[in-house]
Amino acid sequence: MALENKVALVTGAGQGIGRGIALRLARDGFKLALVDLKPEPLQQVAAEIMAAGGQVTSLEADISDRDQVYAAIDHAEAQLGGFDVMVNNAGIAQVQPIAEVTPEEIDKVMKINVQGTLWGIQAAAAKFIQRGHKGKIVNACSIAGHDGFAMLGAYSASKFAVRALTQAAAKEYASRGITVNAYCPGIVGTGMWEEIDARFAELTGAPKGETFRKYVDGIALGRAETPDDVASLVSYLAGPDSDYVTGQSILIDGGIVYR
Ligand SMILES: NC(=O)C1=CN([C@@H]2O[C@H](COP(=O)(O)OP(=O)(O)OC[C@H]3O[C@@H](n4cnc5c(N)ncnc54)[C@H](O)[C@@H]3O)[C@@H](O)[C@H]2O)C=CC1
Ligand SMILES: CC(=O)C(C)=O
Repeated sequence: MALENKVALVTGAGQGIGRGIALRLARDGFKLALVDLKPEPLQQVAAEIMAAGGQVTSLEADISDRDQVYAAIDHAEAQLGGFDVMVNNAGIAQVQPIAEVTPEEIDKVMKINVQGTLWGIQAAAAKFIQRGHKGKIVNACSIAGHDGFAMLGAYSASKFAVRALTQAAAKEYASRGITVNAYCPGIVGTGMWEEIDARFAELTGAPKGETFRKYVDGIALGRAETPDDVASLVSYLAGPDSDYVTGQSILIDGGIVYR
């Protein structure tokens, strides 16, 4: 597949892993559609891509709103002349002991992490089918989609659900030539982990930074993960070398969870 004329949409592209994926796919030759709740960081990422000679459009949208996800894909197609890869990256963390999870909290994490991914799969597949070509869908899972993590119970449940959606969608769309896979990072030094660490400090009294350090100490390869580490796997899943891979939720965690 020549990537120069291919279009990839990345949600949650304003910071962290989504930003890393967007920059990497632009280097790979994709035209990029960037989506996030926050417009300012999106503009910065778009400017970085343009400065490097890439083609990009960006749109403020909430992935938990089905109509906004469909509209974002229409926007990508209209602005960039095609639509080939959907990266359902946006998500939120939630640190709360099982005993204290409220109805509002479980609704929120499921609405964004699970429903948001479902709308992204649905809308992307519908667009590939309408356009009459194959496509690739890549979802954000986690090590927490393979093992349930203490204090991250609702979040873990949401990521197990992403793994289930990835498998089911892969089976349903295979005959259309659409592949559906997921990446499962470990401990990535992003804004999300700053929030997780701060919340652990609040709940347990651990000094700031200690929870992050504790988790990183448990990584076999001896360092925290970076967005670039994750982006290299997404580059593979978005590109032609992964054409015979579908339904997989691939661990990329430096050695934390072994399957
Ligand atoms: N940071 C980590 O250690 C890990 C992260 N992940 C997953 O990777 C994905 C990205 O994580 P990070 O970059 O670390 O997170 P982050 O919190 O640093 O960035 C997430 C981005 O998504 C956007 N976003 C959040 N809710 C949204 C919504 N409803 N609609 C549109 N955009 C929305 C935010 O504005 C933000 O720009 C998430 O799905 C997360 O669960 C998985 C495993 C480990
Ligand atoms: C944020 C996340 O998925 C973990 C396990 O840290």
